[in-house]
Amino acid sequence: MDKHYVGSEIGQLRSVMLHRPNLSLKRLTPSNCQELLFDDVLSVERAGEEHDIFANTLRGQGVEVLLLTDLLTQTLDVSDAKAWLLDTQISDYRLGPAFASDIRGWLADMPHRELARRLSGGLTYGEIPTYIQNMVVDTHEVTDFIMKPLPNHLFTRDTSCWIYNGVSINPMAKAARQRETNNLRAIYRWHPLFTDGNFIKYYGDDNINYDHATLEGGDVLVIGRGAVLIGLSERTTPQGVEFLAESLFKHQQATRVIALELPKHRSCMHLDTVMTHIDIDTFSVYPEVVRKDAQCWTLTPDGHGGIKRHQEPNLLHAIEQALGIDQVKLITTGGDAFEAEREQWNDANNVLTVRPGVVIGYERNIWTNEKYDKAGIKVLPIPGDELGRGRGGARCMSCPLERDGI
Ligand SMILES: NC(=[NH2+])NCCC[C@H](N)C(=O)O
Repeated sequence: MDKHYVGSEIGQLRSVMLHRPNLSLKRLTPSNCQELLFDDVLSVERAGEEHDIFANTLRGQGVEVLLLTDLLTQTLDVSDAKAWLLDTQISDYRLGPAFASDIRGWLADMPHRELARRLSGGLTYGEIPTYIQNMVVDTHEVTDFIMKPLPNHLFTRDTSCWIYNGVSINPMAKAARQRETNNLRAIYRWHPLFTDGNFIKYYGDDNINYDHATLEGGDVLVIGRGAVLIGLSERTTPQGVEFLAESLFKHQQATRVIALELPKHRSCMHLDTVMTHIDIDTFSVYPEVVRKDAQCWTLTPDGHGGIKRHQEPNLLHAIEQALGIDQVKLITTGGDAFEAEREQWNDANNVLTVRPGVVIGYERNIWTNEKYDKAGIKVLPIPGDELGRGRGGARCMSCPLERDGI
């Protein structure tokens, strides 16, 4: 990775961060998977193989693949980072000071790769050494979690997202994902790849309670030419968008933010589950959700550090204006109404563009893939029967760190 810059959604992709999940998926059971935002339990082996195919497909396109567990392991080699992560993830107020301090002491002696695995995979009461004794231990079952697993680290797109020359380290909406942000904060602060400080941290890196001002990267499309399209979804609030837009304008990284209102339900929890950018003038959309009459605003700097808001008659018009193109082309989810609904649910629209007109998507979405093909969009297919049960596709399983503009 040469520089920290994501200039668009579709320009040549150069470097991405992925997470190959393992321990966290072993902890997913029918009784906890809903709370952990998965619709089912997965075959862990097979999910890993599918993920390897995804990573190798990217490498085959000349994209550098960095794995979250590697980055976290290397971050733990920095003693300040390790101390901060242990304090943050194993807090006194969560476990009580005596027990928390014993657990931190035990974890601190682990090899860093093993500790990194735990920071995403979680820790149960049954896994700690018997010399650690406490009332907290006595009152828990061996299968209870001291640190809950973070299986949604798989969706690296959401926890942090790069926009032009900076990153937003996102305050997550759902309790099951909030601790992911700490792992990313540590990486961006201490990992040698990022210590040059040659990038902006727009939002989310302060020790405060962000309350309702949440934001997730699946809602953020860096459509290029100084514009950013953001979904107001189940996860990303107008409050979160206001903070991000203010910061983007202050750092002169964007000249406009288009905000689009989405229905608040799980099948379209993020904008990228219903809309992605796949070529300069072409978007993939699920038309039931991305309706031409959806409420939409353009935000621009008001010249005094604030934001000017303009209600748009129409999303497509707003995009055409922002990109300076005549007409946006839409490729809609394939098949009849039943097939389209099923394929949207399995992330047919959630494809990852590698360069203009070339995308990675699940092979199972045959109807939509056929439409991409007919429209001249090349699909690099990957299997996703297991990975897809977490409700995410290639776009949200990747966090671009370096990508060309358009
Ligand atoms: N950008 C996305 N589409 N992310 C999908 C995230 C899925 C994940 N299980 C969640 O509920 O958070």
